[in-house]
Amino acid sequence: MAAFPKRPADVPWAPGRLPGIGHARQLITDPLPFVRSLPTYGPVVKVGLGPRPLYMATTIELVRDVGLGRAGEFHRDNLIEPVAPFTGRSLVTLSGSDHRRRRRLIAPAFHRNRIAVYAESYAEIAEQWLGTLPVGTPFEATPYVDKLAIDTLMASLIRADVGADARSVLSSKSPELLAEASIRTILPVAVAELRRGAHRRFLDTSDRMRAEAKNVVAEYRRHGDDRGDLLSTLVNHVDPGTGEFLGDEDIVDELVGFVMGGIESPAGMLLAFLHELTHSPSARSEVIDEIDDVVGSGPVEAHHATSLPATRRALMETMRLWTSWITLLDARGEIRLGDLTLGGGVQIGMSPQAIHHDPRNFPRPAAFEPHRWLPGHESEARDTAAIPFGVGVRNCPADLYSWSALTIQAAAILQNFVPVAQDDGAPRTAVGYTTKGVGIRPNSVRISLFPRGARPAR
Ligand code: HEM
Repeated sequence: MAAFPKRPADVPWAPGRLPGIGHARQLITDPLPFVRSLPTYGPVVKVGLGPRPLYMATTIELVRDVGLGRAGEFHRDNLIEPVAPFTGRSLVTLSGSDHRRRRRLIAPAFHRNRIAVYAESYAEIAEQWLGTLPVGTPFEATPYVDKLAIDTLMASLIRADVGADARSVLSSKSPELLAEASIRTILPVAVAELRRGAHRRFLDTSDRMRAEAKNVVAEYRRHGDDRGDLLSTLVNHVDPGTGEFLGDEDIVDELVGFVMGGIESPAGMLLAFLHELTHSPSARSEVIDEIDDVVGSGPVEAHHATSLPATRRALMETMRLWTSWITLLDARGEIRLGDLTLGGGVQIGMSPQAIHHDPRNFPRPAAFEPHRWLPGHESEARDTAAIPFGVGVRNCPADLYSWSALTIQAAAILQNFVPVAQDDGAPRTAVGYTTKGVGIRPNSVRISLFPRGARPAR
């Protein structure tokens, strides 16, 4: 490991930078090998984001210092231009006291008690979804899992009947907006906008999505009752301490932000889980045995979300391997990364992929080993280095929500079927990946489902 740099000039550049565009080629076309290699160059490494240096913190200690605000103050103003056309000023782009206030106001929507209510719908939706899956024949799981993720989010976000059009515009446009937003983040916006067709489509789609979100919020305001969903909480909550509440525009911003954050990540994670489990028969058997013991032949219910530890270990190991690839922040004033002081205005980056694939945190980092999360196996998994939901003030507000949904979905699938990989015996590491904004997912998950009781030999 290189010595800790003391001055900005001592911080090494990652190799492969090109004039003007920096590391845009690696970041846009194949970021995983690139970001995972960064810790080998030092605890802080410069990456070219266009012509500007991005200081990547590559150790978990520095990542925690940044996330928890110990390294200095950070903001997200530079993300406003790339993403504001669709998310407006939502949590993702707010900073400082505005961000803290907004987090406080949306927190009740993700309270444990509310999640228990949403969890009932996860189980129902998973049950209906199982009935749509092809059985006993090879199929590509991606479109089915995407549909499940959309239905699950929409059922907990907007329960009222707001019309199929509004639902479809809100839920179906997020992949293309996310893809364009990440290009606008990596390339200078002026350069990204030279791609005129893509730019125009981005603005039109953003406008359409926001217009639908506005109608839905107006409908909820008119009725004002609690529909037991996320949106009702946003509309009705008044902070008991300050009397503050969210205005209509704030709610539109957060609604669109939840659609952006709440479909792609859970879908990618469930797909990755199916991919990993179908390539690890021992982990698959362990999960199936646990589901048989705990759930038995009765329906999967909301309370199972917290009573399936082996299923959760397999999900945790999936999240370790398939976590997001980058997070970007901007420094406000001076910041300190270990012995290094950086002046105001620099950009700081962190890669959960790099942290989760660093052998100092997780031995044999490329292997899928759910047992590393067993109590007593601390040398195999540093708990503090597991950051699939981020770390600190900007961590995911929906972490419990997502654990609950994924555990219930996993239980519903494996209670009914044995999923088997149908990729001609390719090793699990051979699957490619696609980036979706800051998230990633397997390129293809081709499986067959065999009804339980008719287990194939493998
Ligand atoms: C497996 C599922 C999920 C994963 C792995 C995940 C991961 C993350 C991560 C890593 C961040 C922090 C990004 C950063 O540091 O900037 C984040 C933020 C966020 N996530 Fe999630 N997420 C998931 C599901 C969801 C869902 C279901 C929702 C909404 C219903 C959601 C809404 C958000 C929001 C609004 C933020 C921004 C928080 C802020 O900036 O204060 N996420 N998520």
